[in-house]
Amino acid sequence: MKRKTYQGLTFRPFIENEEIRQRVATLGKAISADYTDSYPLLVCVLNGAAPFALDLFRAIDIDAEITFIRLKSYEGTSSTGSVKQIMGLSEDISGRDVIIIEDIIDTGHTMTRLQADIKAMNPSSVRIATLLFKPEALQVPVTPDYVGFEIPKKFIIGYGLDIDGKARNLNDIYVLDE
Ligand SMILES: O=P(O)(O)OC[C@H]1O[C@H](OP(=O)(O)OP(=O)(O)O)[C@H](O)[C@@H]1O
Ligand SMILES: Nc1nc2[nH]cnc2c(=O)[nH]1
Repeated sequence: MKRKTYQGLTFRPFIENEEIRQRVATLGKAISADYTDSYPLLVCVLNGAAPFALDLFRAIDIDAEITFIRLKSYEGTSSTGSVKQIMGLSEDISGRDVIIIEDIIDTGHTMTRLQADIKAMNPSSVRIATLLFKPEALQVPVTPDYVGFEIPKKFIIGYGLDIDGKARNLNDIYVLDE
C-alpha cells in the first residue's frame, strides 16, 4: 500500500481492508448473538459511517433493520465543536432496540448529542457500535459497546472517513503522517 496525499498532507497505510473485513465479521457475530430475541434497528450516522454500517449490517445474521441520520461537526482535519443535524430520523423508534453505528468516536461530542436525541425518542435500549475509537481524544465521556479498533489521537481517512469530502472511497484506512 502506498502513501496518499490530500490538501498537501501525507497519509500512510494504517489498517488494511482485509483486517477491517475480519473485524466487521466478528462484530456482526457478536451483535447477532446479543440480539437473538430482538429485531434491532441500526441507526447509521451519515456520511462517514456508511461503508462500515452497510458491511456490518450484512455481517449480522438475524433479522435487523437499518436507517440513516446525518450529522456534521468536522471541517478539514479538526472538529468545529458544534454538531449540526443535516437530516433527521423519519421513523418511530419508540420501543425499539437501537444500535447507533459510527465510523469514529473522537472528541465524543457527536455521540453525546446523538445519544441524548435518540434516548428522547423512547427506544427500549440504545447501544453504540463504532469502527474506530480514540479514547485519548475524548472531551466528554462516551463508552461504546462494540469497537472495531482503538486507535491513537491521530487524523484518519479512508473507508468512509474523509478529508474535505475526499478519500471516503479508499478501501483501506490511512493515518496522517506527522
Ligand atoms: O467524536 P467527534 O469529535 O464528535 O467526531 C466524530 C464524528 O466526526 C465525523 O463526522 P463528520 O462531522 O466529519 O461528518 P461526516 O461523517 O459527514 O464526515 C464522524 O463520522 C463522527 O460522526
Ligand atoms: N476523517 C476524519 N474525520 C474525523 N472525525 C472525527 N475524527 C476524525 C478523523 O480522525 N478523521
